[in-house]
Amino acid sequence: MNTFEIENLNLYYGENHALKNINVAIPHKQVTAFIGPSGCGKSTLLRTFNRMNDLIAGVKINGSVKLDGVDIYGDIDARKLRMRCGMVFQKANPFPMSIYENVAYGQKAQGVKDKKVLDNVVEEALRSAALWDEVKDRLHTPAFGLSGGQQQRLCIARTVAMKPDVILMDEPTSALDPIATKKIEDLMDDLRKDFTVVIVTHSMAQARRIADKTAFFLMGELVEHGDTKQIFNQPADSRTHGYITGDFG
Ligand SMILES: Nc1ncnc2c1ncn2[C@@H]1O[C@H](COP(=O)(O)OP(=O)(O)OP(=O)(O)O)[C@@H](O)[C@H]1O
Repeated sequence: MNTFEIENLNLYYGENHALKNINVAIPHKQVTAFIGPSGCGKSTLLRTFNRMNDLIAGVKINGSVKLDGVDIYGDIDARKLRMRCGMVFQKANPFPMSIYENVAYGQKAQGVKDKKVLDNVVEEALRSAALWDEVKDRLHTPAFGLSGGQQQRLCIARTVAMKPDVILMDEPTSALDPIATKKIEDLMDDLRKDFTVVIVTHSMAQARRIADKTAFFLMGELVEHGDTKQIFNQPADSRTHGYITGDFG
């Protein structure tokens, strides 16, 4: 079963043809990694999944992106789409409020007021992000008091609290040290039980460790995608082989 099905997708930033006829399916409740050298279009493709590119002037898109069979570039509410497809960015971006308020924010914005319900959502989300034990005694202190790695897990908790179907992650560990990175990678096994996860990463080792599927991009083209083991052990395309063996990139 696939969460996303992308067919003949082309994206242009003005004259720059940034995604070239992309065809790929993103399987349900698995982790899919996008790899490839800088500028190959990984983040651009990730942003098409929740229509974040709509916010950039001069973008033109054609082809189809279906989420659970529905064309997300058809007549749909982009705000609702973004609630179904939460996003975690390279740099942790907590709101300037308490840990608790960060996680409760989305539910409150949806009109949830019941304190017990909110308490439960906050605890559950912080547990899912493996942060509960570290913060349970300081929930009402500012989120900015957390370390960088904790802030990133808080952002994951904030996303999880919205109960999305999909979590999109754009280089979520590139600003973190190896220990904080490992904590986030360890989370993936739990996240994939409940969510479809798509992660852009510069680290091939990370893709190997955490992804069920890997897609390799080069200059706007999807060169190859498949099971992570196959991509790294028996790539079908010489360009994939060249990249993973360090010939370029
Ligand atoms: N907001 C934007 N406006 C105009 N062009 C953009 C924008 N974002 C990306 N591009 C261009 O689109 C192409 C793909 O960029 P993108 O950021 O998707 O690549 P990437 O593989 O994610 O790169 P990196 O690994 O460096 O983040 C590049 O040529 C880039 O310059």
